[in-house]
Amino acid sequence: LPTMLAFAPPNHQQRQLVHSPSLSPKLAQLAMAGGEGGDAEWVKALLEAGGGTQPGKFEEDMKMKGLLGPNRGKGNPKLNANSRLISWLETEGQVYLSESSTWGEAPHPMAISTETVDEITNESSGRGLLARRSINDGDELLKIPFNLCLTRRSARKALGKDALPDGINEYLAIACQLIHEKYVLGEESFWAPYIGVLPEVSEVNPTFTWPDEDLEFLKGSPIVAATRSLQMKLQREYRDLLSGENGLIKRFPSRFPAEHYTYENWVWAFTMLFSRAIRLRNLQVGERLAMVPYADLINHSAFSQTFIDARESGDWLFKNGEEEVILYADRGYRQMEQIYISYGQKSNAELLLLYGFALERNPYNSVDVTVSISPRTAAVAAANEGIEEDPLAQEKLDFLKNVGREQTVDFPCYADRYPVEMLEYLRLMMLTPEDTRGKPVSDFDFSRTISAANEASVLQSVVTAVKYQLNLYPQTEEDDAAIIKDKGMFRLLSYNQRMAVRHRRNEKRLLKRTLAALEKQIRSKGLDEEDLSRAEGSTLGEVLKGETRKQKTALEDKLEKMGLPVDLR
Ligand SMILES: C[S@@+](CC[C@H](N)C(=O)[O-])C[C@H]1O[C@@H](n2cnc3c(N)ncnc32)[C@H](O)[C@@H]1O
Repeated sequence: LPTMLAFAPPNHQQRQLVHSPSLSPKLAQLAMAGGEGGDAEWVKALLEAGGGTQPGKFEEDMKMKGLLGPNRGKGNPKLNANSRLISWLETEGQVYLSESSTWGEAPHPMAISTETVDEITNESSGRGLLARRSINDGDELLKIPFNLCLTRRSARKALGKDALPDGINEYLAIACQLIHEKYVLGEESFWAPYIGVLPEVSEVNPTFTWPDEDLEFLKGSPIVAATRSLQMKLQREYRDLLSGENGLIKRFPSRFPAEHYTYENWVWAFTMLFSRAIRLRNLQVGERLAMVPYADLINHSAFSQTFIDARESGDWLFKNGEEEVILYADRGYRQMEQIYISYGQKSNAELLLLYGFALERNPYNSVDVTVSISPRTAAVAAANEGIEEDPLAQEKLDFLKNVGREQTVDFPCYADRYPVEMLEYLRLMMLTPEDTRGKPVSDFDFSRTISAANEASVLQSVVTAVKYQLNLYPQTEEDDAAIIKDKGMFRLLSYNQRMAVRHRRNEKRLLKRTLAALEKQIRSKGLDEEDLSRAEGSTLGEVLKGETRKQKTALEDKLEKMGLPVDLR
């Protein structure tokens, strides 16, 4: 049976359907609208034959608008690579990508631009897909057969099931195949036309590939710790799977030649995986990671309603089977407009770490703030002079354990909100016998204010945490703003350094905004009055003797959820 994987606007109704084998009426309508709309367009195009789009007309227009890159198309290697990819998709996958309509096929609605730029920063965003003609909401944008995708299955086929055993982590398997296709087989590879459009590390620049002197520009930002642990993780994975005593290079030297399976090539493969692999959620075979040619040329917009990165739940919807990947338009597009998808609700730190760019306007931006309240148990008090025991400490710890929470936590802090979990955690940790009056801790509803004093200490500890984070950066937000404002000087910095300065400035802006909102809240609730000063102080950032502390940051937690093979540290 033919199978279609669709990624469609993740509205509430459709999201729920991910766990349902049948399509919602809304989605069925959407799927049909794609086909019907397409046919209608096709009929229209046939009727207009001659008067409609002439072959080559769109490319001409793109050239006029400078969208074909520096050489305006002629002899441009990037343009040649695009044409080769298109021919390959057409011959090997029977993908219909022609701009003219034919029997049974609507004209393909998109075209590859070799050079797109960010509208606010003017930084390059590499290749992208543009609307070749006007596109209607729900139109089918592309359809790629599964056999053109790189998956764990294709990797095991290419490199042997003895080398890549059943159940091997998908990232590791596909990384091995990417190196195999690009460096070992090269032009002989079936995937050569696809590999030909994949960028180099220097065109993507995720922070885990940055040299130390560039990372120095991010000093103070939580992204540094996440970058370092990702780097360590990649090194460890490389050693364990490939270069170590029992590694594949030693065990299968002809299939895994040492000169190609280098760490440098491993980093390239992971740069590709992190920045363009798609997680397909398929009820029948479980989650599956795939490199999908052509679909991975679409750039990210936080405002797009269509998801390609299905690492977040609820983005992929299925009919029956697994033959092709289909993308539907989330809205109408004008001719020449760039088509975007959302890679998920990602903060700038996540984007910079994995994709090598950050957004000036990102509604999902957040900064991880560590809120660590020391549980002052009898043992901790005994080991630390001047620290009084909290009579509720043990009960609080037991409660945290019961609800599956860590003792000290990193929370993402957003521009206009902070997580409910953070307030709940702090209300618990700031609880005093005056609040409990002998009642067990488990009797309280921490989603609500416990007492004015408790709430005051909760908000005050968030203020302390945010200030602590702000103080970690060596430069102020004003310093950064001045660097960016001096356009001539700013241009002299490298891409990584420009990204770093913008990133740290945006983090500081967000933290300062949070601080102002918190202080306003404290004042408006009258929580700054003196008689509330009995509220407990916090020991943020301080590790007391006898205390065990979780080392992972919120960002690292998120990375783990991506399905990377082992613990980060
Ligand atoms: C899935 S690929 C998209 C196609 C890519 N532009 C290319 O040339 O192959 C993801 C990469 O595109 C770039 N990119 C995507 N969206 C972007 C955006 N909004 N701003 C800047 N770069 C972006 C980043 O380099 C990212 O790692």
